[in-house]
Amino acid sequence: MSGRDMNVHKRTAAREAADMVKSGMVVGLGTGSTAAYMIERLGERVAEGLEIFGIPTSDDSEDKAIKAGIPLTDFSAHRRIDIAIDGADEVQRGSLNLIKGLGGALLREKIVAQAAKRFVVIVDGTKPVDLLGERAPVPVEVISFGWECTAERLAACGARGVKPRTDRAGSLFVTDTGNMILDCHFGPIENPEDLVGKIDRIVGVVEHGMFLNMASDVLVATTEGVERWEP
Ligand SMILES: O=C[C@H](O)[C@H](O)[C@H](O)COP(=O)(O)O
Repeated sequence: MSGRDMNVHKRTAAREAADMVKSGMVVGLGTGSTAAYMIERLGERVAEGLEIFGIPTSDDSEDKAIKAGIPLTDFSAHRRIDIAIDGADEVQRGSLNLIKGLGGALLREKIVAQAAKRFVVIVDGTKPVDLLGERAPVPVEVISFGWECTAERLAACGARGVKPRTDRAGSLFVTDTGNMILDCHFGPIENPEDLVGKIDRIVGVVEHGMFLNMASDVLVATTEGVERWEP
């Protein structure tokens, strides 16, 4: 599939999800190229009279939402989110478990998804997989102190490679919350619940990019149209 087609599909899924939003809702605004199309569409709808508040999952999405004219709020004013809409790096067919965080926003994304009554995931047809880890590494956000030890513990969970993420300049990538990301290459993951249990026990891990049993709807856009998957 060409990059252009992929972007058309991302945009189609994103706009369909944005059209699920109703006036009065608090909306979790995801991060990444697919979520950017959703923010753009919500901005258009706000200009047409839709009354919502958004809670962004990254500094980047906050900038995009402000530019799009979406009024923002935060958890000090709203503990619950009516609907969160976000992209994903992999979606497991059947379970709708996800890998997220290749853009580095997984921590805030997971907090927002957890607070949401409905968590809608928007992807193009390149994202579904039979097993998580088939293509994407599992991004793990860790505190920088002692990260080398944390990386060894992650490798002991079965990762074939654990690589500190770097930015374009080759410096260590720093998340919006000031942490590092270790990209853990597990290959196909047969038992994600078991792996999550092991990763969660490692001191130094802040959060990981496996989102298990969190999605309420997944919109998959392909040349055939948009399929809606539910768990
Ligand atoms: O940290 C980034 C997020 O989890 C993104 O939602 C994810 O990487 C998908 O991004 P994109 O829509 O650009 O493929």
